Amino acid sequence: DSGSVTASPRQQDTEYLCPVQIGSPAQTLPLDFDTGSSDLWVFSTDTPRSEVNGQTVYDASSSSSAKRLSGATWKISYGDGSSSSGIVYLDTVTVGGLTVSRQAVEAAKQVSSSFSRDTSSSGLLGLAFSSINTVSPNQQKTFFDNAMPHLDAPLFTADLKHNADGRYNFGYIDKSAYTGSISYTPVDNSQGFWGFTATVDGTDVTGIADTGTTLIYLPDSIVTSYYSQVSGARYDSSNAGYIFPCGSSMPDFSFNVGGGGGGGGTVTVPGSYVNFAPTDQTGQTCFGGLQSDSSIGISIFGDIALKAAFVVFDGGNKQLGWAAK
Ligand SMILES: CSC[C@H](NC(=O)[C@H](Cc1ccccc1)NC(=O)N1CCOCC1)C(=O)N[C@@H](CC1CCCCC1)[C@@H](O)C(=O)OC(C)C
Repeated sequence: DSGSVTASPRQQDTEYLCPVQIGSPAQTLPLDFDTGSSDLWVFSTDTPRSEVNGQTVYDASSSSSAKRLSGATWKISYGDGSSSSGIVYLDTVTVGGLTVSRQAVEAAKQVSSSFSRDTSSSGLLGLAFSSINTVSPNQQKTFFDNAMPHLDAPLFTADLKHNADGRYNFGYIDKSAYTGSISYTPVDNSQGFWGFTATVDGTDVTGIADTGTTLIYLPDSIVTSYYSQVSGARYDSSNAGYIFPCGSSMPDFSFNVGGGGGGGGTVTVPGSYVNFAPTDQTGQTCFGGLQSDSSIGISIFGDIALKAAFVVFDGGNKQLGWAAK
């Protein structure tokens, strides 16, 4: 089996949403595919009306294939402090034509304010490792883990784009989606994430590939040295990040993956991607797409990096492949 689904950017590439079919008859919800977490959760008819702000909701009672997973609950919090919790159903889930018949669909009974405010997203589809799924007392598997045994190849690929629709494919590598060769590097999933090591200016950086994180968060030394090349760039505590004049021409940002004997491959993030967005309506000052990881505790190669590459999340061989495009 295989699947292929469009990933549409929202709010200047802040997040990417994909249509997911749940239940019978199908209810289509736009979900944020997140390789930084492992719960598939949705706004639902169980979510308080006061917390629903136009989002499409999942109604288990109108799905003939939905079955309550009795006694099961979930509760998750994310790196940005947002959180949600609720109950669990098993139902049929289809992504880009790829169907999993008994997928744990986690219905929200509570969502934090940032989810209520994000009117375009109906929830998340976690694509990290199932070891960090939050369902209790019996942990549940991710959509990818459930699908993997049926896939033509035990992998999925992320092809996110800047201000344009991209794509997630499951079970195959689309050779027309990238240029040159794919450089592979081993994945450390000990924390449940797609952990890997890249080299930036000769310095090894261990981080995670996270489609659910908007920006790139790396060690201070790398970030400081990058912005030292941009006149007027400075760390601004009120914005909690590096800002610079919006007219600045930003240097490209490159990192090497799989740098073993074969020299590996280089991913180059165009400087224009590092000019993430204006900090206010005047458009004078802009916020950087590369920020320090010092307040996070983990380095994250988020969407700013991922949209500069074609990325293979290889669950069978526990490796990450990166190619230019
Ligand atoms: C430093 S980690 C921060 C990361 N969140 C983010 O990157 C959020 C994503 C978002 C998009 C749209 C609306 C609301 C939130 N964006 C964000 O904090 N931004 C502030 C800086 O400007 C860019 C936007 C995060 O928490 N990622 C989550 C998934 C994310 C999906 C969207 C809803 C909120 C949760 C997950 O990948 C995660 O926790 O990863 C861990 C491993 C850090």
